[in-house]
Amino acid sequence: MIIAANWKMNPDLETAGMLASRLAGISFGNVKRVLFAPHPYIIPMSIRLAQSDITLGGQDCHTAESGAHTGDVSALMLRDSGATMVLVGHSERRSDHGEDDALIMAKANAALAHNLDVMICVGETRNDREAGNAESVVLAQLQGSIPKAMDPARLIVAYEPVWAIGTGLVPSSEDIAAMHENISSWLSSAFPNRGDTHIPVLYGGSVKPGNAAEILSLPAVDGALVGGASLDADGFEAICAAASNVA
Ligand SMILES: O=C[C@H](O)COP(=O)(O)O
Repeated sequence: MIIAANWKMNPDLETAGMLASRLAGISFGNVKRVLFAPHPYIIPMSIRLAQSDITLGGQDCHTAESGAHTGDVSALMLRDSGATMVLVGHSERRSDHGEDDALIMAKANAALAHNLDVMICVGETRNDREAGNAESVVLAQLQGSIPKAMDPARLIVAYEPVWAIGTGLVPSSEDIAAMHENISSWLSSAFPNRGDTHIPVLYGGSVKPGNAAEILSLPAVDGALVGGASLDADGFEAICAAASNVA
């Protein structure tokens, strides 16, 4: 089980420090926790989390190692700042910044070149689902954004239906399980030589303490990518506890 907190563009630094200290002060043994912090917080959070078992990640990276890219952050910078993972292809990057699958694959390759693990997000829009295209859209995103030659041990996939993010809406358990099984099946075909390496597939989209146990107990769900609820220490701990009970 992996439970990842994506703070997005939140919170203020003082609150971030308090949240990180809470996270660092408790362990869930069989649950791997990840924190995707805003870029300016990577160094202070790496200090706060230094004695903990929490993996620190960036929320995005550029394709280049360095250069004239004002406002961007490279995978090398993230690595040098204490991150060991990066999130790429989040739907908010796809929609806010027009990122497409080819760019996301290039970012994943840049991350791998600097020894960062990569969590790649995929997910359909409401229109895609209503048109019956959810599966084909997600499989096309996997095909387009996951580097063919990547080490599967460095890959995590997060399935996040766009219409479930921050809305309080969640797909039915049957729909989540079906999509996760489709993704797992695609990954098995894409990485036929992965041996015993399991590629985790997380669910994201309005995961809360009240629905975490049900979602996390579904077949082929290996954890959760949590946005809003990760900004509340009690709520995030409750989700981690639910994961611990399932694991
Ligand atoms: O990265 C996290 C997801 O976008 C889910 O966000 P949410 O839990 O606020 O719906």
